[in-house]
Amino acid sequence: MAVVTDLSTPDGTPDDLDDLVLHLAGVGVRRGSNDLLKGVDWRVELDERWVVLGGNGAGKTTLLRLAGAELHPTAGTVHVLGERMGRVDVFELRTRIGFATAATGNRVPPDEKVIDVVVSAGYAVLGRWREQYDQLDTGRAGELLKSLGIAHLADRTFGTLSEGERKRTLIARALMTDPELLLLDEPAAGLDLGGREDLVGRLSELAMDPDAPATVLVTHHVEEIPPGFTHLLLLARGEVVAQGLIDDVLTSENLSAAFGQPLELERSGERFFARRRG
Ligand SMILES: Nc1ncnc2c1ncn2[C@@H]1O[C@H](COP(=O)(O)OP(=O)(O)OP(=O)(O)O)[C@@H](O)[C@H]1O
Repeated sequence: MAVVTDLSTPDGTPDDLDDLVLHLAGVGVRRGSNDLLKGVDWRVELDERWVVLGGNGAGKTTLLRLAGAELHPTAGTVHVLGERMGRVDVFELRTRIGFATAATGNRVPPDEKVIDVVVSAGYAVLGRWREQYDQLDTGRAGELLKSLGIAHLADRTFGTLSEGERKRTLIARALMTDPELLLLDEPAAGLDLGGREDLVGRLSELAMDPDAPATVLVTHHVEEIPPGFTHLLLLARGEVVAQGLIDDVLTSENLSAAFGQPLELERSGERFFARRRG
């Protein structure tokens, strides 16, 4: 018989929140008559690297925005880094989260230098303003650019970068503040095959680094799952289709259920590929 551990105290607060980076219980997000998310239960622990996979409109970005303390649920409870949404200063909380999205990229002035896009993350979130950045900060930003393979672009302006170079700059920026939680929204979208493979490799290195933060990566494609990621949450129409260890959850059946068509999943080493059956 399965043993079910109830982690909730009588007021509904999980008592082991210290070990949890994210805890969602019965979460829904409703806009008008649309359920963007419904009945989502999800726990992310410190050393876990999660992939959130689903088709267009499945609710992935909505889920990521909850995790990033950018959105409040309309039902259920969300704890981020041990803090309950609705009872915490979200501006303070967001300083502990690295969030790389296309939306962040759209807010970067095109004439800003790449190194400054990365360095300024620390100042933006801390609310400090200085004309000269510390050499220490510039050094760290340079190291991050190097680890993402774009050190040579440090002095270029953001507006002159290719899509892939922008994505990497934004990941470096998200890591600049040494976050406790890293959120990546479709980091490989818009990249060519070489760019995708290179990014998957770099995200894989990050995932395998024991000092890297807990990470949640949103994607549409199993091909973009970097080796080293441990868990998978499959979403369809705002509901969780399956979640757990990638090895258990990523199956042809679950994938077919999530995308609403018969799909065949193949595994080659640590990578995955999918195509329509028949
Ligand atoms: N403010 C809103 N009002 C009504 N519907 C909304 C609102 N915001 C988002 N939606 C809808 O909620 C659904 C989930 O959106 P979300 O952006 O989370 O999906 P997604 O899985 O990230 O999709 P994609 O992969 O296409 O980016 C979509 O159908 C979207 O049209």
